[in-house]
Amino acid sequence: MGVIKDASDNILIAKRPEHVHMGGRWEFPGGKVERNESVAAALARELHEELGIDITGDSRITPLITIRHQYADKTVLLDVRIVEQFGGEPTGKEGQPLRWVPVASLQDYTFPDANYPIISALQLPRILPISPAFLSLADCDALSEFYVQQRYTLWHMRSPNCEREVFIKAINRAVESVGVEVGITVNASVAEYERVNALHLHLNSAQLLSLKARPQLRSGGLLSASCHNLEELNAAHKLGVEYVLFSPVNATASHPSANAAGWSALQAFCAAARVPVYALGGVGECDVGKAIACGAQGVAGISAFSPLANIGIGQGV
Ligand SMILES: Nc1nc2c([nH]c(=O)n2[C@H]2C[C@H](O)[C@@H](COP(=O)(O)OP(=O)(O)OP(=O)(O)O)O2)c(=O)[nH]1
Ligand SMILES: [Mg+2]
Repeated sequence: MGVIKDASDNILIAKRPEHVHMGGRWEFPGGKVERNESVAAALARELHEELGIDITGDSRITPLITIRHQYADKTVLLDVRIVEQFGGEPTGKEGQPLRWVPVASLQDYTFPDANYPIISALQLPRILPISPAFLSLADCDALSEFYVQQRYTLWHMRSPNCEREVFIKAINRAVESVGVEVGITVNASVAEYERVNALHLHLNSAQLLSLKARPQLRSGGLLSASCHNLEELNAAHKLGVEYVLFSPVNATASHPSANAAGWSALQAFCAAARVPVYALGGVGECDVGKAIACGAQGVAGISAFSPLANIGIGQGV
């Protein structure tokens, strides 16, 4: 399937005919891969047949996510690619209604159930910074300022050793100064989440395994979790998280005792995941392409995206 983007980042959606599987719902254009056909060739053929457009430049077909989904009557494997360069003006060659929609409005349309992780993936960035452990309000302020300056759109604020009242105050100050629409995620207990203004909550693997049901988040809140193996991924699926972090891909200075899982383990983890996955542990911006090639959404990291040298904050724990 193709997520077709125009120059303003609007996305093309099409309405499926009433009589087919998932009829009447909106979809990303595409169709089945034929025998002896590559995914890229199938996508090019489907977009030509359904929309009358031709993909130009192979390098502009970027993998977004692969999802295996079980409907009551069939199982589908959706291999989603982003298409940004094409020739021709899309038209509904099969009479299907088309619409160009901004990413933020996709949630207003009804898609087949398998598509919801695709919408999460489109709304999530390729780079996800995690804060080093801060111990004071001033350090937290400096970090927020840095992330805003770098134009990150989503980041995690994590400081397990910070005095908890200071942590809560620091998060509330950060949300107030950067605005709630910028995605500050707190790595905190559910009770702490209830006392801060951040929308999003991240669970470490111990919290993930101990929670029986998805905590209630504020409207628009994303739930994420740290996973190190398939058992934790399974728990994350059950809680209905929007995305997960898989670690450690490589050895890191902040977690030297943990055994690196490696890139092939990341690939196997992504194949099993039904939500976007970030590679974490000894990875940086230069690894985004490698992570995407393994099926991940992108990379997450503490030291690779931190102003440590500038503000003298200690290494994350
Ligand atoms: N094209 C497309 N199919 C989707 C989406 N989400 C989703 O669950 N599917 C499911 C519905 C179908 O059971 C299955 C295959 O797609 P399809 O319906 O377009 O295939 P098709 O039978 O029309 O065959 P084709 O002529 O397009 O090759 O994938 C989506 O966003 N786009
Ligand atoms: Mg089709």
